[in-house]
Amino acid sequence: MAESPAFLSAQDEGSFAYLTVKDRLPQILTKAIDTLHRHRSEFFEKHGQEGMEAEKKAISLLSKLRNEVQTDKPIIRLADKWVDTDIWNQYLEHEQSLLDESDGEPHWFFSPWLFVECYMYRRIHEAVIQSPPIHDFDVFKESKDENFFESQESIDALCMHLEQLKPARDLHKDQLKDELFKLLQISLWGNKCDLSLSGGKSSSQKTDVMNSLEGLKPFILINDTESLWALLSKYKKTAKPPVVRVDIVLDNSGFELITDLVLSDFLLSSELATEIHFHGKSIPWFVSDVTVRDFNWILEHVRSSSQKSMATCGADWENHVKMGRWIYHDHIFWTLPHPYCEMPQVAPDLYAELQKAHLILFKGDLNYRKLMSDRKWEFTIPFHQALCGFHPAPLCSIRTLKCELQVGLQPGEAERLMASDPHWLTTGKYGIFQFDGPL
Ligand SMILES: O=P(O)(O)OC[C@H]1O[C@](O)(CO)[C@@H](O)[C@@H]1O
Ligand SMILES: [Mn+2]
Repeated sequence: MAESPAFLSAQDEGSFAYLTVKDRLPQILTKAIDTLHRHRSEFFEKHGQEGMEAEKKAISLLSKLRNEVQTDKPIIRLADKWVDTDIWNQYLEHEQSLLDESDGEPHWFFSPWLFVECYMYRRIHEAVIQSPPIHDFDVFKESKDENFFESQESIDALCMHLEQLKPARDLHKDQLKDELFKLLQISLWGNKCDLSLSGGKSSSQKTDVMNSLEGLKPFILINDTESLWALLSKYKKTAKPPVVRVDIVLDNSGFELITDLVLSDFLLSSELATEIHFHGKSIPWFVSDVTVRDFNWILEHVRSSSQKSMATCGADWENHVKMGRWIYHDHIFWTLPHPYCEMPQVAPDLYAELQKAHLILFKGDLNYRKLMSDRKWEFTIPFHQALCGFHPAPLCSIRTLKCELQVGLQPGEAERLMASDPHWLTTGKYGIFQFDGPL
């Protein structure tokens, strides 16, 4: 078999990986430091002098980290004692063992981009947990919540639309399919709203996404939604098996999470699925990713909204959770640096859990990078091949393009896109639904 291509890396000067490590990561750290600083008085009110000392400590650890990134220092071992510390340090040793040149140490601008970028978020977590009593402070919480508040109008419009469709089980087949496709597209474009690409700056949804869908269609480069429909409608028609389980590997909180919840509610209400399993992150991650705290916070805020449709949706959603139709999971694997093809070895329990799904939706760019092992695949290589054997169940990536990685295109397509828009891979303007079906 042909050898797999190299990993994306900041070694490639001028690449998106390079610009991320050079500019975006330090920016994100600066913003985190600033956030801690602005919460100084809150820490004092809660914890007195100890809170102030903790804030100073966390800031100094993050400043040190920023300096390590900016001066391309070696990647050092984690010093904390968290559930995944040993796995991280083993991974680091493995990276070291692959090097035979320079000082034999992984470096920020030299090692695989996926590894160093994940490592930075893990080091942010280390800085915070090593600073009690503020050890459970989420430096990104504020910006995630802002994204939700700034998107209120769009969220309300989406909830209103969803409420009008219910109960969706009685919809005519064509309308059901049409509405499913609309909500899938909304969930796709919701992925534009991540806060890592914008360096933590506001990236909310202010325009009316529902009325923009037609105009956005030309920007969907790969559209396998017919395959999703074929899969789910077959189960609905035969009413077999009695449980149809869809898993969603979540990406960002705020507006994107709302689009995923609206889709999930529709899947239940239309009886295309009977159970939705959500997978979130155990620690603050890539600025805007969903943690259990964000998930519960959003549900609570939608339920207590003064807008009628939102409040009704919120009550339904909390009921789905209470009745066990919506199940939230987290697993440390999602915040490790491993590509997903290594999941069976590294997290066999999670792989076994995913095997119970009839369909898995992977939201967002980082999930795509991990599905594809963050390697420099040719644009035309088949999706199935680049998954390198990862196939717990039929799966679909739903992501807007924000890194120099895309597979499964037609010959000549990448070149045409490049000619019309040199930044087509990294701005989130284009999207895909890329499906790997039953084996
Ligand atoms: O929230 P998403 O869609 O995973 O995107 C995260 C961002 O982080 C990166 O993975 C790296 O910074 C980008 O490729 C992308 O812009
Ligand atoms: Mn994200």
